[in-house]
Amino acid sequence: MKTIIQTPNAPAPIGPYNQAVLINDTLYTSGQIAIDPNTNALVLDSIETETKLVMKNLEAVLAAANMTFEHVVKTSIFINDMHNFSKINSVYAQYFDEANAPARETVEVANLPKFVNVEISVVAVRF
Ligand SMILES: C=C(N)C(=O)O
Repeated sequence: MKTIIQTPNAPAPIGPYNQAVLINDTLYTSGQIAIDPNTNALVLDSIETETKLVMKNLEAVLAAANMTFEHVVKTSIFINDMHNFSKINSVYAQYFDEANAPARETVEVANLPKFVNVEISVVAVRF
């Protein structure tokens, strides 16, 4: 069964996609960027603040599918500057138990939507 996940607690899509798609017990989220869902404003104060808001937005999308970070099995991180890698890792690590951390890739890209510095998507499985 396919369910489109939508929540006002995460930013509305800024293009032709949904916040997440649930196929049976597997959730595929779109990449989240640091848009505050309450104001629709970008929050790019520091890479740490930006990453926290991205994770908060992902948490809201997961919650809309009755999931938490414990259900996440894979993440994809896109960043525009690999020099931010350790700062992003420090924030990211707060959301996962290290022994059970999801699989992941981190890729430096030339640019990201709205010229943000980090975008993260996840795959989560209900088990
Ligand atoms: C922000 C996005 N996920 C996008 O533009 O695809």
